[in-house]
Amino acid sequence: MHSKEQIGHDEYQNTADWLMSHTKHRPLVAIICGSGLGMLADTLKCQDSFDYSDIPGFPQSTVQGHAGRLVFGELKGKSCVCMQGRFHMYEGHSLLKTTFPIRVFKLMGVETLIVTNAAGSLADGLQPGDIMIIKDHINFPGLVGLNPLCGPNDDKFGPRFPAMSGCYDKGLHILMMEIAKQMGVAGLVQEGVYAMVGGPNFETIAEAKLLHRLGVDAVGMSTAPEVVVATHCGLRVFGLSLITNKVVKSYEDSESVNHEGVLEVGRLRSHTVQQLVTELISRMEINNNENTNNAS
Ligand SMILES: O=P(O)(O)O[C@@H]1C[C@H](O)[C@@H](CO)O1
Ligand SMILES: Nc1nc2[nH]cnc2c(=O)[nH]1
Repeated sequence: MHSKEQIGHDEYQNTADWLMSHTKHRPLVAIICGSGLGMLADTLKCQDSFDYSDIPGFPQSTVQGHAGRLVFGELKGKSCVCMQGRFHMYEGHSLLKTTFPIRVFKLMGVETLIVTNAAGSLADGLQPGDIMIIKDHINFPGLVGLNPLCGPNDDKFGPRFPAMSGCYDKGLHILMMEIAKQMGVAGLVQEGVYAMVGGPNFETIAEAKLLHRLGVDAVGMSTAPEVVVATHCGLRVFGLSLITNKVVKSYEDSESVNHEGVLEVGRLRSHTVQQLVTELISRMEINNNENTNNAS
């Protein structure tokens, strides 16, 4: 049962201490790369990188397109840490394990989390290759109690009942819209609601119709638990979905989605996503003078 597992504060702290003693970087921004988007880390300068298998307490990545490496480095002079590979509930990790790195980042002094993912579109206006700024999410596992915050609350990280109404930062959303315009890719960038389902199977047609009727713009199998934990501990969050496929909503449609296709669209659009994220980090205000945190 997910809710019975507990991870003590000292376990997060041990991992944070190990990382801080193995790199001189003190990142203020963390980036999670979605399926096929691992090359976001390639732009980091002066890299220190660690295989997840070498980091005490870290889970292991098991999904193709998720390298399983934590990369520290500088982007336009700003210190960042990038997860080349995330953890999904469907891999068999508990939700606390899938979100383990977020609290470690908090303890290391990270202030802003950028999440990216690959997602299927339900909205008629979102085509494969489009990029969706996540304005909000529906956490389907969370709605039925599969939530990393279930179990005893660790008050050092945040309150028992955190609000989620403003979990995606509006300022970064507006900034990204401006950047997309200035880069001449505004036509590719839209905003919408992301829904997390458990996976690992893709949707049936009836499920796709249901999600569409509920107002979901894009569906995937990650992100929401990370954002919940990040918001709980006070991180500022920005999220992007790369639309890799249309979710099949009609019994007449003979198309079907597969993971290779998802990765392929990731490869095709990774450069644009990389440029957008780099520019966002370059232009976002961060507290460079004070690398303190109040979660220790
Ligand atoms: O890690 P993300 O959410 O980008 O991965 C998506 C959802 C599944 O893990 C996989 C399906 O192709 O891509
Ligand atoms: N659930 C789900 N996840 C995805 N990730 C990428 N495409 C999809 C999709 O169509 N459905």
